[in-house]
Amino acid sequence: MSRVSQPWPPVPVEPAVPHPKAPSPGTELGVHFAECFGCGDEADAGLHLRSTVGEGQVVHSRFTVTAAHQGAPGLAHGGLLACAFDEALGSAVGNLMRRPAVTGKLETDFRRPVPVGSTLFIEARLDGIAGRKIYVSADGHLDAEDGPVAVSARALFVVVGFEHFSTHGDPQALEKLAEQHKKNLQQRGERDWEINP
Ligand SMILES: CCCCC/C=C\C/C=C\C/C=C\C/C=C\CCCC(=O)SCCNC(=O)CCNC(=O)[C@H](O)C(C)(C)COP(=O)(O)OP(=O)(O)OC[C@H]1O[C@@H](n2cnc3c(N)ncnc32)[C@H](O)[C@@H]1OP(=O)(O)O
Repeated sequence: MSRVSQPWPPVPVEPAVPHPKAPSPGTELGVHFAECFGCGDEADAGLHLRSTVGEGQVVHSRFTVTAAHQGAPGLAHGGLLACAFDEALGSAVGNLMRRPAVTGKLETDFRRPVPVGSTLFIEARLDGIAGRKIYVSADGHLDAEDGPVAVSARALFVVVGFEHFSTHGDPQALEKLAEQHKKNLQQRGERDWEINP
């Protein structure tokens, strides 16, 4: 298998312009759903990712690896690292585009081991949009925003209606997500999305 990357995005795209009401650079994004494994504060064994809006089309996330995240002794499990990137990339899509979307495809490159106790500084960016398809990518820097890149990821998110979550998931949990979403917007002094459940 070659390390040479395929062209990205893989199809012609339009620029993914952040929504006019997207949170401004410097905004701490908080938890999007309390039970989310990636960011939720009610997910005890979760990753507890924290994210901040950056300049341009970027979201910065931080994830500290604990002993609960091991695969090999003393090292982060690759699947959990992929989860951290799914969350960071999803946060960029959801918060900057303000459209509900799910991961269609997620590709990860593991370049350096990520030890327990280290913090990954993940910079996720919007790369382009083609209809319902939103292309995003991210680099995870070890222990500092300008640290060596340990993991990179690229993903396709597909925009869905909110009924995706009530049809396929748990309608009560969707209500909880909607409440959390409203609370986050109120705390940041922002108005609600155009798309309602
Ligand atoms: C997730 C919470 C969002 C809630 C929003 C509310 C507030 C949020 C605010 C902020 C959010 C903050 C953080 C979010 C953090 C984390 C997010 C985690 C996200 C996940 O963890 S989410 C779970 C894993 N995810 C799934 O559970 C998806 C299962 N799946 C499906 O539900 C369907 O599969 C679906 C819907 C993807 C598509 O189905 P569909 O029928 O609607 O549409 P269709 O198949 O036509 O695809 C349309 C076009 O995408 C192309 N396409 C699709 N898949 C492709 C692939 N794999 N490779 C290449 N191209 C692909 C097609 O080729 C076509 O392209 P074209 O239009 O050019 O023909």
